[in-house]
Amino acid sequence: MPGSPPSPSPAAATPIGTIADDVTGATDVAVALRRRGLRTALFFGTPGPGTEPPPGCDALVIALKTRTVPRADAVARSLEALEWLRAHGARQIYFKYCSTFDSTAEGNIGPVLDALADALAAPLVAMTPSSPEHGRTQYHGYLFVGDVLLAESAMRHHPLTPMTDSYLPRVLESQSAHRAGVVPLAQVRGGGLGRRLAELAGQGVRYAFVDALEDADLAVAGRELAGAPLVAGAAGLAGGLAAALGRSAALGRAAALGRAAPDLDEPDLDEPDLDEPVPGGAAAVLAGSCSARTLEQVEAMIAAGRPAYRLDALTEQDPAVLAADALAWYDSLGGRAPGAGAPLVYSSLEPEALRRVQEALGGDRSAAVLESALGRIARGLVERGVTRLVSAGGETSGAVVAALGVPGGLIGAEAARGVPWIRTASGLSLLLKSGNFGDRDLLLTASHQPGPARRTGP
Ligand SMILES: Nc1ncnc2c1ncn2[C@@H]1O[C@H](COP(=O)(O)OP(=O)(O)OP(=O)(O)O)[C@@H](O)[C@H]1O
Ligand SMILES: O=C(O)[C@@H](O)C(=O)CO
Repeated sequence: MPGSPPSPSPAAATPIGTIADDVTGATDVAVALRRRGLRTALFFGTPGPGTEPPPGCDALVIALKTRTVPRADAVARSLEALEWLRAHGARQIYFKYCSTFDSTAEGNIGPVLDALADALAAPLVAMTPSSPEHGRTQYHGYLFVGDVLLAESAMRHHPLTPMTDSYLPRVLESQSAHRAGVVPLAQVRGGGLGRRLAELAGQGVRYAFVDALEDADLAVAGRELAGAPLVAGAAGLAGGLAAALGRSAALGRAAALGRAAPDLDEPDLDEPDLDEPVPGGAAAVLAGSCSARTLEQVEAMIAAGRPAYRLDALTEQDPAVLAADALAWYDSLGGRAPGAGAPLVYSSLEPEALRRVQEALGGDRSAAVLESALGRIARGLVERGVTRLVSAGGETSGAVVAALGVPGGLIGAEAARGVPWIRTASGLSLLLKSGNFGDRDLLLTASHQPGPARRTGP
């Protein structure tokens, strides 16, 4: 069970069970649900037998690491998560994928959706990666990142999931056994969403990409889809669904507790400490993301004079050696590095340098080496007394939480939009940052530590 349980609520069953295909995506969707007043618990991996969710949750989020694994593994792990969520009362399943539709040529969004839709006997699944708060919008089925098409954005250089087609139905059809269609914006805004979904279902289309440029469009979709067994997309549509459910869940809870109706912009989750600033303590930053925003954030750390150590997979491919060298460097800082603040260990590279590493070692191998090294480093840092860990990148963060053996946590305050602190039962504060999220200074501010780092280890 992640963290200390929230106090019981009258909601007997869990309305939304979310399966996220990576860890930072899970934190993004969890905070979108929580923001709308849903009491939300986050698990890293499907909980083992005998693990019960905290009582009174309105939403359960399972963070998987299935975005880039072989498709059969992605399907099997997603079905396992589905089974656990249904066994724990989830009435609606949300499959959270990336707002930039990150997938390899093999999938895995299509295969996982096919399996989930079959398991839930869902004839039509509505979805959208649109997440206006993160600058992602969908128009006529095309995905935009800021003001450019997906395939013209920095996503075309992604180390594991380069995105070179912006037309979502075509991308999904190339991964799925089923057809995909579009609900154009005019129908979303003109009251024709439900009609269009029925029309697509009648044509034998299984996946419907719903256009959305603003949160208001996602709210319309959320109301329409509130009863659907399976919905998919990024955090934006989850927020739309939660807005539809959140009011009744929060009002029901308040009534049962004899309280006044809550202000849903300031959800009363009976967890006041979660909104408090993150406790101090030794901090460290790990960055394995090569996304454009992370590169800027790494540069900001270095420019500010933070101690920084780069992992170089070209010179060393043994993760244990890479990690040992990085930890020896950390030890050499003596825990003080006066005025220098929390250190950074990173493997992030610009596209050209990244290409050279991938050509020399192979994309999958270099990623596996660096993820494993960063996981080991995270464990070593925690053994040395670090209690606040900032990790950039979804695959990277998946490796970090797996290495730490953290089962889950409670969603705390947001350091940036979609980037909440996670409080674990063992007293760690984790900030798992999606590659492209946060402003340029996020890694700096999140790891700010006013005094000398506390050291308890070697
Ligand atoms: N120097 C490098 N050479 C080769 N691969 C690298 C290098 N640095 C990082 N990688 C790999 O690139 C991948 C980056 O993916 P990750 O999910 O961590 O970041 P992201 O895609 O930017 O984040 P998000 O999924 O949250 O958007 C990881 O598998 C990482 O190990
Ligand atoms: O949707 C997003 O962009 C993020 O939550 C994410 O999935 C990053 O991996």
